[in-house]
Amino acid sequence: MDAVVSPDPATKPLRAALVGNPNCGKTSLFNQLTGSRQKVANYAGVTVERKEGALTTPGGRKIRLLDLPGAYSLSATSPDEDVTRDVCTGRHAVEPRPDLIICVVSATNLALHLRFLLELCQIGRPIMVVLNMMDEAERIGLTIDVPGLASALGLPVVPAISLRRSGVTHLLEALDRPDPPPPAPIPEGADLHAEVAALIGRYTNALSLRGDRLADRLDRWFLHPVWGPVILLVVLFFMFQTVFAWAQPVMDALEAGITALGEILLSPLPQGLLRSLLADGVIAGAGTVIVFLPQILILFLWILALEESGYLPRAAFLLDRIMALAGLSGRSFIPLLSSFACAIPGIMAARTIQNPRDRLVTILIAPLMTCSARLPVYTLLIAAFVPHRTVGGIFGLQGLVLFALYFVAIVSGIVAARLMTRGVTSDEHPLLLELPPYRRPNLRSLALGLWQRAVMFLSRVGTIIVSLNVLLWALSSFPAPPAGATGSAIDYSLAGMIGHWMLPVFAPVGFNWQICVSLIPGLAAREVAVSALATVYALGATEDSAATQLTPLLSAHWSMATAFALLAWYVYAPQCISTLAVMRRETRSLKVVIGAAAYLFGLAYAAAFLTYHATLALTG
Ligand SMILES: Nc1nc2c(ncn2[C@@H]2O[C@H](COP(=O)(O)OP(=O)(O)OP(=O)(O)O)[C@@H](O)[C@H]2O)c(=O)[nH]1
Ligand SMILES: [Mg+2]
Repeated sequence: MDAVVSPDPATKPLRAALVGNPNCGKTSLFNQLTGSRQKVANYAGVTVERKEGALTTPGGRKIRLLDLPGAYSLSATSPDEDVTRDVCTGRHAVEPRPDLIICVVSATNLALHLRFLLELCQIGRPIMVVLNMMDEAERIGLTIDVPGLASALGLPVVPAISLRRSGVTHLLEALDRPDPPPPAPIPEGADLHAEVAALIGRYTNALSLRGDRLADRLDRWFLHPVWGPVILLVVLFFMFQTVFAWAQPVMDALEAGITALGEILLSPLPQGLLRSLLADGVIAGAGTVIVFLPQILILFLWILALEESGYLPRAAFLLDRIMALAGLSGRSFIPLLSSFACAIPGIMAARTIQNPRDRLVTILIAPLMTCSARLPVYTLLIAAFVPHRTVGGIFGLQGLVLFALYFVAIVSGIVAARLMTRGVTSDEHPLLLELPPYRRPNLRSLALGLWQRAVMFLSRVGTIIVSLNVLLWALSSFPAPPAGATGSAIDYSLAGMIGHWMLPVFAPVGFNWQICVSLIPGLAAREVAVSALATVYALGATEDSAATQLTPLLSAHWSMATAFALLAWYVYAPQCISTLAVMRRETRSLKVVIGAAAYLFGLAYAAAFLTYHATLALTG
């Protein structure tokens, strides 16, 4: 439906859509204009679905703004770019055609981005051009004759720096002016490349500029066939060392604080159910998981900094050969890398992959990439069973084991992908991978990103983790033991019974019944396994043990073989219902989900079995 009659501005908001090439700053602009906090990062393909927001201009105009996935052209075929094309051309199932297209163009990459703009001109909608990244243009000495370019294009062109609030004032002013008419279509068969080259030659000094010398120098090292992989390995290695080394003092302080708080809260309470619920359910549940916040934040600090720096796509480029070994292309790298934070955004990011087979295999191996929810399980067991010792004088043994766990998971992912693709390399062209400019991570956005992560983690603790733990507490406390019973109360409870029922299945891999119990709530969120163990052990203990002291308890009760078997289990097990749900949504196939769960459980069981028996044989 075409808006022939101009809508009443007081009631009907203008529908505007942000469209442009990947990584030109659409989402940054969207966040700046609407006050949202959508994910921004320095590589192509961050946004994979449309997001909506609202704003009111200084002149009082109401706008409904749409952030769309970046696209290279309107004829692209990957699922994320389909959304952009369908919305722009009015073929989207639910989203009506926008009243105004705000085409975002990076000033530093005009050759590519203007071409897409010319293509957009063909669809006959009103267009406003935002010339973004003007700060970077200035830094490299690029000057643009903005009025000249605007008149040549026949479109309004507004310079912007979407990192700053002050950088979008011109755009807000422009949005208060009457909408531009749709551009005149470019004649059929016109050479868009030549047109763009002419525009650049005429209205900018780009041709006389030398490229970014610093980027060239950095690339010479980072993309070097030998030094490149060495640097990547060192970066990852250092990352895992810091997870233990930097976090420990803060974790100790947190643990002491939680124990003290627990004592203050519990001391006025008499022995009994309420006290047990608070101590063994709530405090044990929340406390044991909150302690891991510093480690999770350190890991995210690294991920966020790497994302902003522009290094990640280079790593993808380096690993292209390894990806080829697995039968995949470098395109799968970013989705897999996102899975280290959480498999859910990782699986969604696979929408950027055009080839359906590659996309499916990437989705299937994404859960093998170690998500941050496994970190509490890993570090708890490592702290309890791996001595705090240095190796070769500099490397912490604990960090080394953590690195090894991540490494084993990656290798397993590659092997699994190779089996699934039967080693046949995909036809997805690796060179399509775009190398973004290097950028110093902005401290404010790093801090904001960490803050968001902390809030997300704590709200998970406050909601799902505590409620599951309270549920587990109830299952572990009832039914009460019969009069005259001798063992600890939990042995007679429902949870105790379930644990004992499961035991025959898991005894061969070295798990005790307490672990079996903790595996169940761990299905909802992996971290819960840790708090669940705390609850089970706290209730099983005869004295009033502090729940945050799980580490010494485990090293006293478990053999090293059991601990290592559980670590191996967690490397593989599809212990997360939400991941399976997203897999189902993205692949629209229950068969794929069942297949994925089966192969991951099979792997987990086999790995735990082998690890258990190998460790037993080695440790006697
Ligand atoms: N220097 C500078 N950097 C910017 C500006 N706008 C965005 N960025 C950075 O550019 C990168 C990409 O920004 P995004 O907003 O994620 O880009 P996008 O267009 O949404 O990318 P896709 O969702 O992948 O299509 C991030 O590193 C931003 O911090 C700007 O005006 N100046
Ligand atoms: Mg985006």
